[in-house]
Amino acid sequence: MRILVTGGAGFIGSHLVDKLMEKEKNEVIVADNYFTGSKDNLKKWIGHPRFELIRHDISRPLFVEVDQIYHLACPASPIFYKYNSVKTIKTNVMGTLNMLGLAKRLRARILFTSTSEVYGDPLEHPQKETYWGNVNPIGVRSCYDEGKRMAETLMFDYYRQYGIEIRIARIFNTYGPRMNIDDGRVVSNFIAQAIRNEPLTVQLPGTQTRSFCYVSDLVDGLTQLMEGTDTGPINLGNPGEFTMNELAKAVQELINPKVQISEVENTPDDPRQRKPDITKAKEVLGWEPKVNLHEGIPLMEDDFRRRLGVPRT
Ligand SMILES: NC(=O)c1ccc[n+]([C@@H]2O[C@H](COP(=O)([O-])OP(=O)(O)OC[C@H]3O[C@@H](n4cnc5c(N)ncnc54)[C@H](O)[C@@H]3O)[C@@H](O)[C@H]2O)c1
Ligand SMILES: O=C(O)[C@H]1O[C@H](OP(=O)(O)OP(=O)(O)OC[C@H]2O[C@@H](n3ccc(=O)[nH]c3=O)[C@H](O)[C@@H]2O)[C@H](O)[C@@H](O)[C@@H]1O
Repeated sequence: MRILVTGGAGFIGSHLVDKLMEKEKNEVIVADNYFTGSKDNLKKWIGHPRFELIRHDISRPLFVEVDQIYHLACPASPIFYKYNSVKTIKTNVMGTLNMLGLAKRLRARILFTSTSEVYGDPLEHPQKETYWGNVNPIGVRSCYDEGKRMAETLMFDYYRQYGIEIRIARIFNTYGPRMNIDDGRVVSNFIAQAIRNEPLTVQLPGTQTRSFCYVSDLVDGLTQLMEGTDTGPINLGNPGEFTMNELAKAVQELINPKVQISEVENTPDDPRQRKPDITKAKEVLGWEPKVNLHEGIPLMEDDFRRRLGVPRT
């Protein structure tokens, strides 16, 4: 089985590559432009006979011969996806068109990593896959959430029109080792701040909620979805729901009881609550997360301490 992973040098992509490479029968090709990813995340595979790494921007066509495509390429942190919003749209729309064109030529199965952001600022709670969402089409987050919605549309049109085998995962906030230290997402921010003894920046009001999934659970869900028979969309996330105030307190308690918590301004259109309904993932894939937040934070802390050069005292 030859497998293409777009965005494989990123956080989730590199963990997925680790899992795919465990199988002797798999050959893995990664295509990445290194915007938010890094070769360092894949260093243990570089030079391996079953592994190839290509510097490539997926908003341009790619010609390779593969059996399966995991299509992850897209900046995921709000800071990075807003930085060049037009590029984010090109990556989601033209990039997904290119990958679907590739899947069509090869008759390859393609899995797309969509997001809980397709639900926008949800008016239904928790969110089921049947909910159509509450999304601002002209806001600063639209390049990402509307981009992902358009990519889902493209996936389903290629499925209906050309019979392409598609899989769509709607991923909810995932965290773990190898996140960029200055990625800007909340778990990586709080852990880096706690280790550096800088105040944890809770964006107001602090009562907004998220549900955090540990990366090994998520990667299991992605491979099970790819190998299963359901097109999706399927929510993949951990239903444990926390306010940002609660997350800050958990990080304080687990990593640095002396660190301060400060309140800072938020950014526009920040969803007020988010929690996946994972009934479908349980029924269709037999999947549910195993690692809870209090177990996952210390695992991520070890990796951040090593990279920041600050050992536990
Ligand atoms: N981490 C999460 O909580 C989360 C939640 C929902 C959805 N997702 C989705 O999962 C995927 C991976 O997210 P992540 O957290 O690993 O993010 P990440 O930023 O660490 O990884 C994204 C990777 O895509 C690459 N990339 C970006 N634009 C590209 C382009 N035009 N061409 C080629 N490569 C490109 C980046 O260099 C990086 O290696 C993304 O599609 C993201 O939208 C992630
Ligand atoms: O999981 C998802 O579906 C999507 O969610 C995230 O977007 P978001 O939830 O906004 O992620 P964060 O930037 O980590 O923010 C989460 C919450 O933490 C808050 N926050 C963020 C950073 C910080 O320092 N402090 C803080 O309180 C934000 O205001 C927000 O309410 C990811 O960034 C997207 O890649 C992903 O697609």
